[in-house]
Amino acid sequence: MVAIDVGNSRIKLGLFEKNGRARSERRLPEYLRSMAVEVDAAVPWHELARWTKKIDGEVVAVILGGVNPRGRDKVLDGWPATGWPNPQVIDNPFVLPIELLVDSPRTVGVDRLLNAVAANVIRPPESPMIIVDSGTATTVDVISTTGAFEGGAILPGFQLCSQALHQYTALLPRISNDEIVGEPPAALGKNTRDALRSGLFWGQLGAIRELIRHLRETLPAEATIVVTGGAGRLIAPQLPGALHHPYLALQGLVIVGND
Ligand SMILES: Nc1ncnc2c1ncn2[C@@H]1O[C@H](COP(=O)(O)OP(=O)(O)O)[C@@H](O)[C@H]1O
Ligand SMILES: CC(C)(COP(=O)(O)O)[C@@H](O)C(=O)NCCC(=O)O
Ligand SMILES: [K+]
Repeated sequence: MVAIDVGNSRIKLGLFEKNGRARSERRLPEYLRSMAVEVDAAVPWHELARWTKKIDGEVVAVILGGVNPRGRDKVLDGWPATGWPNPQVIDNPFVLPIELLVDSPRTVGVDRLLNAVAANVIRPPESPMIIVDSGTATTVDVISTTGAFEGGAILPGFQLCSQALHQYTALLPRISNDEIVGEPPAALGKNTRDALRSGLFWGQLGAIRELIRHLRETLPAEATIVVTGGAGRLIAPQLPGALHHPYLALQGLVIVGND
């Protein structure tokens, strides 16, 4: 089974074993292959076609979700190039195996809901969860002690902040993603680039920590934190005890596809 999640920055693709893992085992589906490509780049149809050979068999189902309709249509338009069955598009929140305790379920990003579907599989019994998804936007969402999606917070992600600072000022350079990887930057920047690195990193992390603190106050029991998204590997080490699953929404898609 192939799962595809089309975000606002990147298309994430994963190859999974169909019915690889029962949900009752409290383990997430494991991917055999995964990749992420920029949403404006060409879809790597050739590499995808090679996946079929790698598993020495047939791709039986493809499920596609996402919060970027234009990006999704680009994938659907080129679809015949895969030779795979037509994808099942997940865009209706009411088909998802999760209770939605929000004002308007149809307007919630399906990526946030798919994250929650996957997180529920590993949620300790009676424990709430907080999901941090650091993508184009960063979302910090709550799953209740009964497994319901409760909503959360949305803020700009790293790249968006960096781009906005550059675009809406005369003098600030653009800091690329590659300049924020590695060791956390010193808080005290001695030049413009280092000051931006500091503000981007500690500002993003500080916002996330503050949201977690406030959200925890609303919860009846200690929450498990799970981190996902493109910048998850930068955030997760800074949140003690947090789990890190880079492709949670893909795993959510596979859980839905296996249902
Ligand atoms: N090395 C990095 N440093 C900082 N941010 C990064 C890095 N790599 C990726 N990102 C962030 O991850 C985002 C892409 O993550 P992704 O989860 O694929 O987003 P989306 O689902 O919105 O397409 C980028 O917009 C950027 O904010
Ligand atoms: C908040 C998001 C932009 C995050 O998308 P991403 O950063 O993963 O591309 C997306 O979930 C979205 O468009 N949501 C719609 C509004 C809502 O969730 O309430
Ligand atoms: K996100």
